[in-house]
Amino acid sequence: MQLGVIGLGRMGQIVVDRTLQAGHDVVAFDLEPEAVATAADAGARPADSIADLADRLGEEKRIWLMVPAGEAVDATLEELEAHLDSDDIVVDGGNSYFEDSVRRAERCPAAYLDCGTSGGPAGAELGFSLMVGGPEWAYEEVTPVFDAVATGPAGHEHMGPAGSGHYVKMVHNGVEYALMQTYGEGFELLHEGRYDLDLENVASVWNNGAVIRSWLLELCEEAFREEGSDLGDVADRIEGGSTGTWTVQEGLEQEVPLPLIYTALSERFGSRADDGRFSRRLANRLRYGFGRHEVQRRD
Ligand SMILES: NC(=O)C1=CN([C@@H]2O[C@H](COP(=O)(O)OP(=O)(O)OC[C@H]3O[C@@H](n4cnc5c(N)ncnc54)[C@H](O)[C@@H]3O)[C@@H](O)[C@H]2O)C=CC1
Ligand SMILES: O=C(CO)[C@H](O)[C@H](O)COP(=O)(O)O
Repeated sequence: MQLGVIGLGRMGQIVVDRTLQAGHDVVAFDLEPEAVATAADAGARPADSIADLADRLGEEKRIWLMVPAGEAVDATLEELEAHLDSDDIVVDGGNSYFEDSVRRAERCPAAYLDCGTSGGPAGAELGFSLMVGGPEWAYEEVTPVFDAVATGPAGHEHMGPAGSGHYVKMVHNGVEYALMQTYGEGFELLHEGRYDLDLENVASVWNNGAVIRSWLLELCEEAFREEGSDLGDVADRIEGGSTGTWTVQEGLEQEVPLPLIYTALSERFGSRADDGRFSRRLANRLRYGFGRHEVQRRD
């Protein structure tokens, strides 16, 4: 089959490569000509605009968007709109907010699939895990591409109607935040605790048969191997946060308690204070206020 791919960054290039490797044709476009050239080197047909991509795809267009969530998706859809009809299919494989996907599905002239994509650029060798929402017929139609981009047929599933794919991916990311936080806490205790431990060894032995083995734990092992047990000069600052924020907001709306995910998200926000956490500084000063405990001052 023939697939148009728009957005050829870390994730989009993998969609291109895996689709080509499975024997399909790819037409590729990105705002960055260098990214288009890389896709062309891999065997894709380069397009120099969205209109050109649509022209090259001809009838029954199947188009995969892998651009940053938010405005870039709306801008791309706006440009695509005039070239689409109801036989066409658009897949949004990015981390879009599920309510945006519901809105886009209603407005898009083509069938619209919201596809949560997990695995990250580091998971490219195995293929991704894909959670797809939208019309069943469109999901079936794009299945050969999903087979190629995912780990195989078991690596993608149809979740339900519009929005459900990105909804499931949003929750997946909330779980990801909490798992990262809990591994972080455990390793922090081991690092600060009673024994002088090689944390790469700890992660390695846990990854071999322990209850808590996982891919994230393998990535902890890799991090300790590459940075050292004390994580070298890796900074105390965590970026990202949009998908975790949406998960927590949804928990509040549905009245489902998500204390671990909320805490993990809060830790991220807290890590970004340039001048130290105000709340910790105040607690430090209050201990003097009530207990005459020595105030810890900055150097
Ligand atoms: N990096 C990751 O671990 C994962 C990322 N995602 C999601 O996949 C999407 C893409 O992520 P990445 O590949 O990591 O980002 P990236 O920043 O590496 O690549 C985005 C690409 O889109 C292009 N682009 C931006 N606006 C465009 C437009 N209007 N038209 C055409 N091209 C445009 C950029 O030039 C860039 O090449 C995002 O929604 C992200 O949240 C999903 C799962 C994992
Ligand atoms: O979806 C992903 C992994 O599953 C992306 O890596 C995403 O960027 C992670 O979210 P955040 O940037 O908030 O950490």
